[in-house]
Amino acid sequence: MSTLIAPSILSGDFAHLAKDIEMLNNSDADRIHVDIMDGVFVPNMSFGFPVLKAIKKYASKPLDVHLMIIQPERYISRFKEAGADTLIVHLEACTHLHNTLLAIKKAEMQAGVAINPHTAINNLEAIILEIDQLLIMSVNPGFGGQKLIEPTYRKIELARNLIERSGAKTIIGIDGGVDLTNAPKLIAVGADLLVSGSSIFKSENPIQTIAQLKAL
Ligand SMILES: O=C(CO)[C@H](O)[C@H](O)COP(=O)(O)O
Ligand SMILES: [Co+2]
Repeated sequence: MSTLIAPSILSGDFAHLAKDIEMLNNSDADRIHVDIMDGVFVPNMSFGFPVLKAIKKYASKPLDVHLMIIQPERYISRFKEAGADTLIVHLEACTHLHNTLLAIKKAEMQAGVAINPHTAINNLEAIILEIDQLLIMSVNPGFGGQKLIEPTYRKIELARNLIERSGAKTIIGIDGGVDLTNAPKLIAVGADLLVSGSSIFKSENPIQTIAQLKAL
């Protein structure tokens, strides 16, 4: 299977979102990654339901909604209504992660779990079979445009090993600081999906950058 590419709209032009979504619709992107921040779980805010609904209206690709919010279980049905196809919650934000993942699936979305840089892969042993997308954060969440941290590569290897041992169907996504220089190594050690914001939107030709990532 070729690597899945999920550009992060966080690095788009919020005054012209329709234009950026149209560009992604016409690109090799497989999904659109949408970052929701509450100013509590992370020291930043992005946007909420009305903007997500507007993105859904224009997007022809599935939306992976990355929730950087506390107690995400409060809003599962609202995110479904607003257009999420995959709902990604942070392990660190969920007291009852198993329940939350079952509720996401019951709401007919794919269930994703994101883990912060400090969270070890062995925390996932008991839950991996319920995870459709494991999103390994390669930066501390909250902001685009940061540098990927090196321990990420080892975590991908450990996650790949856990998935194979357990027989899970989980895909491994990497989020933060992904670009054309580090993507080959991320793929080589086991990444299935790459999220990329600034390296795509700040490039001279975003469509071409997406195509180059997809071709790796
Ligand atoms: O979740 C995120 C930030 O918390 C973003 O998805 C991520 O940072 C993507 O942006 P970039 O590729 O610029 O790092
Ligand atoms: Co994200």
